Amino acid sequence: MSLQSIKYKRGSLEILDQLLLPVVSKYVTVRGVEDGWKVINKMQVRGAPAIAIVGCLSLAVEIHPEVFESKKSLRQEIEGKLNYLVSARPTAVNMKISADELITLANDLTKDDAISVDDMKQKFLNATEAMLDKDISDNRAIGANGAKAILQHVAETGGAQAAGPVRVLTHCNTGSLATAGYGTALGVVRHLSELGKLEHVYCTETRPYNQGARLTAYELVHEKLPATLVLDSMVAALFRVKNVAAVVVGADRVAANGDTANKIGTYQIAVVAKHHGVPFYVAAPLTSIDLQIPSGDHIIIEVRPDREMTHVGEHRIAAPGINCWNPAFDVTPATLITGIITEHGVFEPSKLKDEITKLLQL
Ligand SMILES: CSC[C@@H](O)[C@@H](O)C(=O)COP(=O)(O)O
Repeated sequence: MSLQSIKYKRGSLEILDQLLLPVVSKYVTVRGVEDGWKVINKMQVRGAPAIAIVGCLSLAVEIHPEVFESKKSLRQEIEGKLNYLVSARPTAVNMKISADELITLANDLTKDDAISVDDMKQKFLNATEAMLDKDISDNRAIGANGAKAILQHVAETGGAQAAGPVRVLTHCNTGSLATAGYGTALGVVRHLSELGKLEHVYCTETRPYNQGARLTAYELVHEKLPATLVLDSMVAALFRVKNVAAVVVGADRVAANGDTANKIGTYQIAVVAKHHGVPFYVAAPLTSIDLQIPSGDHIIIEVRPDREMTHVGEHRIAAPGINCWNPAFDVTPATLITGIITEHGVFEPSKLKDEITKLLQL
């Protein structure tokens, strides 16, 4: 059984409070959009897909008991509240893409005279709830596509692990806690293990919020996968001595040219991977791909409070008075990325836009 970050049934939503993990496992009730915005902003729930799902479901639980006089008033509530939820965290695009899709649905239903206000509400709730199952099935497809690509790459390049099993490195947390279940980059790791092809996974601590040490390590121990925690500053040394076959990370936003925003530290891992000839994969569902922006230069990088750097829990570790710079994400240039693993296949960054455009037209 994997960890469940989101518990939902119609009218009720709870999230596992990720600020308390791994010491305390406690669910927090999300009663509506205001709670949804706060748990996302405070990072009680985090990870690009989970942010979008919790945001949209927080609107679903708010709307569920309400009675609307007209389709117009329901549409206005949907649009206003979804746009508000987008503002909770700026870098991950999943919430924005989901909001745009649901607003388009609400507009279409408003125009359709055959649909009553109650039908419109039901259809909106159904569409929102469908995100949970879709995210898990997308992640399983990402896991299978990514495992295949990594094994093919090592077979073709004939390294020491040519026939597998392989050693891989991942950064941040992209598992069940960051999604509706199974995970993206961690889904690839899980699938390698299901195939009997995972020799070892290394996870980085992921300073300053420590998603790797607190959350990924928690998931890996829970799943009994062969895993070792390393500090962010150990990656170059790790590549030198541990014969890592591939890096696989998640994404918060992939631009049309393949430049990828992900957790701070991802970029330097990609640079070091290039130096050591280690292939670097980004695992992301289509809901993390933003074809509206041509390159990573257009991605807004969230800057978080200094306290996340100066303190560990309640304990201050930095000298009082020192200035801090705490960007939560960085952008890895497409040129450092071997492949972008999606639920529809693995794409070279330079072909991403054309391939996704083709898929969306089908
Ligand atoms: C499947 S999660 C992908 C990304 O969202 C993940 O790698 C990441 O950067 C999470 O950042 P966070 O600040 O914890 O929300």
